[in-house]
Amino acid sequence: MNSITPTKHILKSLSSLDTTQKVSLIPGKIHHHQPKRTRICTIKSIYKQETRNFSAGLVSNRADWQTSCAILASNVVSQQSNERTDGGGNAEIISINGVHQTLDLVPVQQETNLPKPLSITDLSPAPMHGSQLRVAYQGVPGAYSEAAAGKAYPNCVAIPCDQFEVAFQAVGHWIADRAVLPVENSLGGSIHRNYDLLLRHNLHIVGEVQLPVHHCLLALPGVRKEDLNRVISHPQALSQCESTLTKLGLNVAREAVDDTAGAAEFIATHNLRDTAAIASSRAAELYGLQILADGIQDDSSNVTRFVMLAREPIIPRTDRPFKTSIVFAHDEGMSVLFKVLSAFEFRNISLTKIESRPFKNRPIRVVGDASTGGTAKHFEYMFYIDFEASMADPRAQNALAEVQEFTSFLRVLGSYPMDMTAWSPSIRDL
Ligand SMILES: O=C(O)C(=O)C[C@]1(C(=O)O)C=C[C@@H](O)C=C1
Repeated sequence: MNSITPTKHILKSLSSLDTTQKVSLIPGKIHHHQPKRTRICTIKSIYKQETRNFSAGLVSNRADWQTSCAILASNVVSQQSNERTDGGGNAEIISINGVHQTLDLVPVQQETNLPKPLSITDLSPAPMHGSQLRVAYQGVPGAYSEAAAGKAYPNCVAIPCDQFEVAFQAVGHWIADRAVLPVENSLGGSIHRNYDLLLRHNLHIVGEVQLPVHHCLLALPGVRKEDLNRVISHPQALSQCESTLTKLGLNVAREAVDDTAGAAEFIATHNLRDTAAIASSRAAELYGLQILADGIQDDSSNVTRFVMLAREPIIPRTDRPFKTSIVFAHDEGMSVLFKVLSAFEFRNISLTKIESRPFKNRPIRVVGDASTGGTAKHFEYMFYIDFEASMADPRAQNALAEVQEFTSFLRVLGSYPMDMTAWSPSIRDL
């Protein structure tokens, strides 16, 4: 068995590796988290452990995570071989890209057909390894989610999905590299379905993007407002335009459909002259509809926040503003939520969002005693919190270490750069 020293030089493509191969980790070569004694393990197990540590917020510095990436990416093939010259007939030889090594790993020689080593910037939210990133979104072309995917990953290939769940699965099954999904809107509030799915799937939040949403009322060419007896759209879009529709005298039926652009498409394909859609101006163009009214959202500051999801987390940094999203279930005890919030307040960490969802497998907790005055039924929740700090920041690590004491379940959904792009509510963005 040869040893490998994970170094940044060996960061290479993550795709073509055999994770069942064994390697040995040498103590103390790179950082203090190296084992005390030389440890022999599979690449898969190192990676799993490191990713678990990272997700749980237990990795204290990014070198830990880099180490696992380095090991994974080095395309190390460890083989039983007799070719070893030091006499060890059954010794394992490590070969890198087919070249056998008997010493510690060394940087791969540059040859024209060898892939370029990954650098830290490649591990940022939009790694582009020569090919276009495939980004799943819910809806059809012309949906706001498609625009959000384009804002998050310019030049990506946007993949429409008919449901949020499908977008999650597309990434999980390697059909897409990322998913971009809405989590909250400044007028309509949280998109609960995606909070529940974040918990159910094992994807990581690797970024966020905020999209000003500028709604239009669309109908077939020649149709007038007076001809309408129905307005269809995504439920969020309907709720974002409710007062304006009333002001426009459109006291007609509202019908919810899967997405805004899908509503426009439906009107066009079924030639519906009594129905209007709330959707983007791009949807009007794509499906040949006219714009009956422009900017019909009830408030010009109508912004939807989307999260970018990936199979792997990104390396948290401290050189730019980061946000971290967690979910937890509290343990038995008094004032647990207060104690959790205090852990952040004590360290001057601002919370940007708190959301509660029913705890699916344990929705109710019965307290008290029927024989002494009866019992009360408390609802149990999963709490989602976003806070303004990176997991690379010791304040965040310490806060989570404290939070862990009061929680029966804690998961870091992601630590990612904040969307700091300027936007103007008055400018039409779509
Ligand atoms: O239907 C769309 O176009 C979407 O992208 C979905 C969605 C949402 O789920 O909130 C996204 C942004 C707008 O807030 C309205 C609808």
